[in-house]
Amino acid sequence: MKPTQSDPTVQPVPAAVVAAVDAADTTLSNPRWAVLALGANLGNRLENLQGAVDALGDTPGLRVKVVSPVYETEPWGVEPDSQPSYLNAVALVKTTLPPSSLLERAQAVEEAFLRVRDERWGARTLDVDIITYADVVSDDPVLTLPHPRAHQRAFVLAPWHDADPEAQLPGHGPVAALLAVVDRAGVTPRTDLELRLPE
Ligand SMILES: Nc1ncnc2c1ncn2[C@@H]1O[C@H](COP(=O)(O)OP(=O)(O)OP(=O)(O)O)[C@@H](O)[C@H]1O
Ligand SMILES: Nc1nc2c(c(=O)[nH]1)N=C(CO)CN2
Repeated sequence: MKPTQSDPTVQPVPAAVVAAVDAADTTLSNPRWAVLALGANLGNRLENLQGAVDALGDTPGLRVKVVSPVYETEPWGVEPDSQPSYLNAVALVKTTLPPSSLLERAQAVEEAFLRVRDERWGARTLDVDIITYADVVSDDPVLTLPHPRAHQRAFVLAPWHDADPEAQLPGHGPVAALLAVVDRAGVTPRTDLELRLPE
């Protein structure tokens, strides 16, 4: 039988749908590197960071490849002595998740650690920020890439540089150069502490 115009099998697939499916296929067959910053200043901070690494490692489509050394850091962006100090670290991951799904997963991991969102830069059991996703640049407020304040934060740059001395922050250049000019006061390696890669 000759197909008619109303036969759904002959409806052209809209170009936007083709583009979205192609993009998803590319992501699936082509894992991307992403850099995640981990922070905790409430509860058992090291356990929270390790729990985040393990939970991220349990995510389908995500492998944690490198975990950085751990740093003890003075709270940034708030009144001195208004919060406990943080433990910070960075995880380098390879993922087939698109950026939006990676953010969803990062937020689900934060929620699992009973993170409460009240004031800006408030103390927290766990923070998981996406610092970079491949070389994607986006000013979407829901997911800004690279993270808009990463270049100013020694608590991100120092562990990231340890984990990957050649790292580049898209739009800002080598992490080593950023680290050379940023204020590193109050950012101290905790060589007595260590994060493990997920088994
Ligand atoms: N690169 C990013 N990583 C994580 N969240 C982001 C990013 N870009 C935008 N956001 C958005 O920022 C919102 C607030 O995130 P969050 O509460 O973790 O901020 P914060 O950690 O307190 O502060 P900061 O963003 O300065 O690190 C999130 O709901 C998320 O949608
Ligand atoms: N030292 C330190 N300061 C912060 C941190 C953090 O992880 N470490 N996170 C913040 C919001 O993301 C705000 N301030």
